[in-house]
Amino acid sequence: MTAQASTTSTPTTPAIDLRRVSFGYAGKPVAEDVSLAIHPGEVVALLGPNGSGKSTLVRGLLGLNDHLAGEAIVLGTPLADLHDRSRLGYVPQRHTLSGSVRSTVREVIATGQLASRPWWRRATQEDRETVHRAADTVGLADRLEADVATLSGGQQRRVLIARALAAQPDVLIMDEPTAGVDAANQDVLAAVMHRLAGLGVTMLIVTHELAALRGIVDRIVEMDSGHVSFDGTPLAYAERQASVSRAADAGGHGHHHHYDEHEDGTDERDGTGLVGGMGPLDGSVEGRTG
Ligand SMILES: Nc1ncnc2c1ncn2[C@@H]1O[C@H](COP(=O)(O)OP(=O)(O)OP(=O)(O)O)[C@@H](O)[C@H]1O
Repeated sequence: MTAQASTTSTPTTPAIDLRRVSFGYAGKPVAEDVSLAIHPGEVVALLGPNGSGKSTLVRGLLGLNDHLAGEAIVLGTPLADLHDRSRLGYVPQRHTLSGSVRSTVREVIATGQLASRPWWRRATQEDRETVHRAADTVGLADRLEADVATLSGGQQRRVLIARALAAQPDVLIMDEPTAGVDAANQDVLAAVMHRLAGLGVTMLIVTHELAALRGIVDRIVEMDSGHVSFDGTPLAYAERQASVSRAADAGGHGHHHHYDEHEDGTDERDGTGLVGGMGPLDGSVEGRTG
């Protein structure tokens, strides 16, 4: 296991528990009145239009902006009292590794352990094994000595995921992990996330590309204008999107459906890519480079 369930949380204790929370900047709320509980092992996709407050919400959980209202309990501890930030793994938005500093994949992944290790303690054999396991989980175990500047954008994203995993976080927060990555590399990243989900890693994934995460996500939370506008299963979300599109269709063209409807009432134009598919991308990411 690269990441593990918290030893201090029981299954009934949410990993993240927000009650009417507002986060924002300079005293001004951006994500407002958010109530949300994420349980250990859950994989939650956070959706919403640009500027709806998704990044503000996840950055708030990391203590990177102002907590303005409500109660935020993270890993059983009020946010303000959570001193061991390494328990939350973070893969930032649209971030690749700069080529200005030469570092190997191994070195970059190992920096993920710095926050959780006292400065005077050198890396142990166990730390090195954790780095290796993190690299293996993202399919880069054979590239540990490569200069990160020589890797593709998709591979660099995987290095950043491995860096977060190297701290053995209880929760992994990813901000648009598949954005700006070509389709083949999206598949590889989705396979990595599928593998992490199989390991029981709790994940909160900000994304605009839900179809890429089909079969991985347990739950969808949608934000609109700083507020939570949907919270439910992928199926319920797809059904809602389908009924929205049916209503639009009926409004625009009378009562005729212009596309096939399945017996269960779902249709193929739900726009989410979630209906009618099994989880993709089982198995190994080895041999699929990007
Ligand atoms: N550092 C900041 N200081 C002040 N305001 C900010 C800051 N970052 C974001 N905002 C404001 O918060 C609003 C919501 O931004 P946020 O990044 O949370 O949205 P988002 O849903 O993540 O959007 P996107 O999909 O584009 O990443 C923005 O309209 C912006 O005005």
